Order: sequence, then structure tokens, then C-alpha cells
Amino acid sequence: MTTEQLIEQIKIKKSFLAIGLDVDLSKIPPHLLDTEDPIFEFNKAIIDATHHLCVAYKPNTAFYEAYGLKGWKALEKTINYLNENYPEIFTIADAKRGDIGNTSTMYAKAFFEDLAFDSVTVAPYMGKDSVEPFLAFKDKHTIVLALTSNQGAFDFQTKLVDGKEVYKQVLETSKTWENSENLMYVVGATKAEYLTDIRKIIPESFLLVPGVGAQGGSLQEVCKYGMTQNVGLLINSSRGIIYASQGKDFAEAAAVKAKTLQQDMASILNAQ
Ligand SMILES: O=C(O)c1cc(=O)[nH]c(=O)n1[C@@H]1O[C@H](COP(=O)(O)O)[C@@H](O)[C@H]1O
Repeated sequence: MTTEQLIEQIKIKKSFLAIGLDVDLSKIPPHLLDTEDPIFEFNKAIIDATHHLCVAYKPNTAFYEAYGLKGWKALEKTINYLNENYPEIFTIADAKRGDIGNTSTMYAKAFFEDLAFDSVTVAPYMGKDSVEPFLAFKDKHTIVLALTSNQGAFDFQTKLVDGKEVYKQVLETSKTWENSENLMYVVGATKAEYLTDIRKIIPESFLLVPGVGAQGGSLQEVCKYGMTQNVGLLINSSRGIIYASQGKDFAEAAAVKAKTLQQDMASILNAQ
């Protein structure tokens, strides 16, 4: 999917919500555990109930890898279900990969070719030659971790090196990489006050912003400092939406939570 198509969907749906499909078998409704593929059944119900309220889904691969072959199969079924039934949805494999060049190429093939995701999250720690293999894929997006939502972000990302914070160096240096137009960045919602500085370096790039909901980040603050003319934001919430109920009404309850966020987004867009 191109960035232009993503922007069009945001305008049509008045939503820039990404729903995180972080499926934990101990948290899903117990009645699903009797089905052949509980993870996929859960995802399918959530997707069918919420697809009109969001523009993206973000399965975090850890929640699938933890269940071995069955988990990976459920991830494959989920991305195929999305691509076949809701091709207008932007898909994010939250895998946080990155390695030496030839290995990164294989990671990129895994998520862009075998599992046909639109984007993948990538850690920039190993530098240019670890990220460029992902950027080489046309109309696919590489979402580089810039300033993450967790407390550990202050261990390295905000440290000064040669007089500049590491996360700013990631933003500036990554702009020089080949096919950098395919870059997006992760900035945690809990770090909204940093967005003014971040926008000075990357005024137009799309940001994936997790941390609204369970981690306490504020949608309003993120939009105040990070929104661009083309919105430029994908706000993710996972647990705050998908675990709204453990009953048979779990998908409807998730839709209620998603709708609350979507309506807040529509108000922000209308006021823009
Ligand atoms: O790359 C991410 O998506 C990510 C980056 C970050 O800085 N913080 C962060 O929470 N995430 C992911 O975003 C999701 C947040 O989930 P909730 O806290 O349940 O909404 C999880 O899948 C995290 O792994």
C-alpha cells in the first residue's frame, strides 16, 4: 500500500487508529479455547467488528511466536484474512527486526513476501546496512524505532553522543539512506512532548505511536505536537481495545472501545 492510499483511508474513515492484535491465550474469552485455532478465531471476530473504525492492524509477532508453529500459522491466517477481505487496511508486522545485510534481506522477505504485510518494525541499532534491505521493497514501509514508549528509552535513546540525542541521530541519519521515502518511525505516546523537536527533523513522515490506552499516553497531546497536514500519525492501542470483555460479547466490546478512540480522532480531524 502506498502512503497516499493510507492517507486517503484516514480521510474516508476519519480515523488514524491502528489496532494491536497482541493475542494472549490467557486473556481471550475461554469459550474460544475449544475451537481449532483460538488465536485466529479471536482475530477474525475482532477484525470483522472493528475494521470500519481503524486504518491499520498491528499484530506483534512475539504473541504468535510464543505459541510455536500454531502461533505462526495463526499469524499467516490473520494476514491472509486481512489482505483477502479488507485490502484497504494497512498492515504492520511488529517484529522489531534488524541484522547484518543478508540476514535483514531474509527478514524482509519473510514479512513482505511470504507474509504479505505492508510494513514491519525495525530496530536501527545495527545501522544503515541493516535497514536498507527492508527499504529496498517498493510500496512497503519500514518503521524504525526512534523514541520508544518504555522507561528503558532513557537508557540509550535520549543520551547525548557528539552533543546530540541518539534518537535525533537515528532520525537524521536514516534520512540519508537509500529509499528513505519508505521510512516511518515509532515514537511512543508517552513521549508526546518530544514530538515538536522530532517534527523539526522529519516534518512529514508517518509515525507509529503506541502507548495510548494501557500505557497511559494521551491522544490529544500526541496530536497537538505530532500531527501534520496529512495527519502523519498512526495511533496504536492493543490491550485497551482487544481485551474489553472476556465474554461472548468480546468483539462488540472491542468495537465500543475502538469507536470511542475513532470518535475522538474524528473530532480532532474536524477541528484541524
Ligand atoms: O513498535 C511498537 O509497536 C512499540 C513500540 C514502543 O515504543 N512501545 C510499544 O508499546 N510498542 C508495541 O505497541 C503495543 C502496545 O500495546 P498496548 O500497551 O497493549 O496498547 C505492543 O505490541 C508493544 O510491543
